[in-house]
Amino acid sequence: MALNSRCRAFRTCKRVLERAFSLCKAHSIKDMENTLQLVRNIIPPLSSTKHKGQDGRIGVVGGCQEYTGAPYFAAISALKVGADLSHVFCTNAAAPVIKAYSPELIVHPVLDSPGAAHEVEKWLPRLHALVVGPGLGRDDALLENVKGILEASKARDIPVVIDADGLWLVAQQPALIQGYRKAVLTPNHMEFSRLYDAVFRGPVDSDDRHGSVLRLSQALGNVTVVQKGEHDILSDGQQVLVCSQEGSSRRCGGQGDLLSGSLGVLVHWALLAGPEKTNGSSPLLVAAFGACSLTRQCNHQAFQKHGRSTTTSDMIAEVGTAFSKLFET
Ligand SMILES: NC(=O)C1=CN([C@@H]2O[C@H](COP(=O)(O)OP(=O)(O)OC[C@H]3O[C@@H](n4cnc5c(N)ncnc54)[C@H](O)[C@@H]3O)[C@@H](O)[C@H]2O)[C@@H](O)CC1
Ligand SMILES: Nc1ncnc2c1ncn2[C@@H]1O[C@H](COP(=O)(O)OP(=O)(O)OP(=O)(O)O)[C@@H](O)[C@H]1O
Ligand SMILES: [Mg+2]
Repeated sequence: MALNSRCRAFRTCKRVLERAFSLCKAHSIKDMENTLQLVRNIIPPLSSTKHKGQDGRIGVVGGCQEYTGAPYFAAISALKVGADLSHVFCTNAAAPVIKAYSPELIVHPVLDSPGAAHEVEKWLPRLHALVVGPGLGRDDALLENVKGILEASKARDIPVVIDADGLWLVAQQPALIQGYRKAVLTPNHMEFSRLYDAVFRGPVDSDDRHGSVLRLSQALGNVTVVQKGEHDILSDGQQVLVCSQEGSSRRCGGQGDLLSGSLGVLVHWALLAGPEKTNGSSPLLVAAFGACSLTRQCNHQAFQKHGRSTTTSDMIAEVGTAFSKLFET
């Protein structure tokens, strides 16, 4: 082929690719906007007739000697998103530290006591959702207690968001959440690989993230799975959603805790609203999309102000404005 016609062919090919890319982008932006509208539908209106607690009483199970930041980030995020009360169930050593971070949290130093599951169970009738795992650690005795808490939550039909070391526990014993439709798993890259390997006894196909998330959700009996990453991929075993809300390149620790804490509240709101408000989509999937968009938007806004020095506390300071921008416009 002569050089000129090769250049022409190259330009044509480039135009076709660019057009395909921009169509694909336009399509995904439209999908994102449609799903954001569903999130808006599940948000309960602020009203002077409601009593304290009606907009959400959330429990976070996590916090040990090493990790006190993670449960704090999750629990304070739940409050900032709009829950009325936020509890933390943590070990004895972690409790005074978490209390000192914030007078707004209710902190129970029960997780390493012999009757831990029973102590938490007493509170379950008063909670709308649990977030299990941020800063939990991997101590066997603690994980055994958390197993009891998960069993008790399932028996009461309480929705559970499982993150961080809660996912470590689920990777050891997938039967714990198998088929529990009110569970949402929020794995990061490593946690997803671990779960996938535990369930399928083989590595993830990194070229097929959508398929991997869909298959994992199906294999676990349609629990909702949120794989966090450059794009968040979400599935309930039937639908796959992608959240590409603009964030930033800053990857400080704690962003996932903001996501799981926010999701605790959104899950409660979504289940209260029901599938008629989510246009037939799973309420939990819509809630998860809301939490992903919000976390990424907080990250974006914080990064505009703080750049490389952005930390999760800066992101939490953005929750109010990010929420308004995404869901109250
Ligand atoms: N301030 C705190 O108290 C914090 C405590 N955290 C807690 O720390 C504990 C361990 O959590 P981890 O998230 O470290 O869990 P893991 O022990 O599973 O470690 C994940 C590892 O994978 C690496 N990783 C992450 N994304 C990756 C990618 N895309 N490709 C390759 N490697 C990747 C990370 O650098 C990390 O070392 C949990 O209890 C968690 O909640 C974290 O939530 C961060 C904040
Ligand atoms: N490469 C990326 N680009 C943009 N956003 C990302 C990227 N990776 C993760 N995120 C976003 O960061 C948030 C937290 O995801 P991440 O994978 O950091 O969780 P994590 O490792 O569990 O965090 P944590 O430190 O709290 O445990 C999610 O909202 C996700 O969408
Ligand atoms: Mg995490």
